[in-house]
Amino acid sequence: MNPELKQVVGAAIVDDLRSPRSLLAARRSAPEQYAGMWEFPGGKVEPGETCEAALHRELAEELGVEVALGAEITGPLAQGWPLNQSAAMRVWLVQLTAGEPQPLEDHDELRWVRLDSLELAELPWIPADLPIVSAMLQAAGVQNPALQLQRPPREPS
Ligand SMILES: Nc1nc2c([nH]c(=O)n2[C@H]2C[C@H](O)[C@@H](COP(=O)(O)OP(=O)(O)OP(=O)(O)O)O2)c(=O)[nH]1
Repeated sequence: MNPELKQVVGAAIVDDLRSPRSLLAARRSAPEQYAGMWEFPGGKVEPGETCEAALHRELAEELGVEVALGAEITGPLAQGWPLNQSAAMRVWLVQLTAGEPQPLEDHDELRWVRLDSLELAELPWIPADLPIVSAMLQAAGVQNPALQLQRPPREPS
């Protein structure tokens, strides 16, 4: 684990862990750099806290919900998915167990989007989240051709 990297945790909240069809995407309201972009709800792990505990805490604070964690969507790092120079995020598939999600903190809109929809592909995601969205679809066994089209073409080898 790289102590230089801040640990962030995020939730891919789906309608049904056994057969996911929709995802709850969240639009950030701050900071300015990310405002208006869509993301996985979550946040930074606090000192002495496990990643799983941090995810439960963040979802209670930000959305007012209780959840059950499913499988982790593993990234290329022990700390999950690289976000920027100084942070990486571990992401879990998550299902709601209590509460109706509300944008209580950090977000100004929450939206259920179908995994196979053009809408999911066209949301202005935080760019670092796009590979996570792809991996989440793979984990759910869902194809979204529109999302593949959005990725930049590979350099010719
Ligand atoms: N929660 C979340 N953060 C993301 C995602 N993608 C991404 O690049 N980030 C970045 C934005 C922030 O720089 C950092 C997470 O910080 P945060 O602001 O959500 O953390 P927090 O709720 O603990 O807030 P604070 O302590 O800074 O007030 O990770 C994502 O999908 N979800």
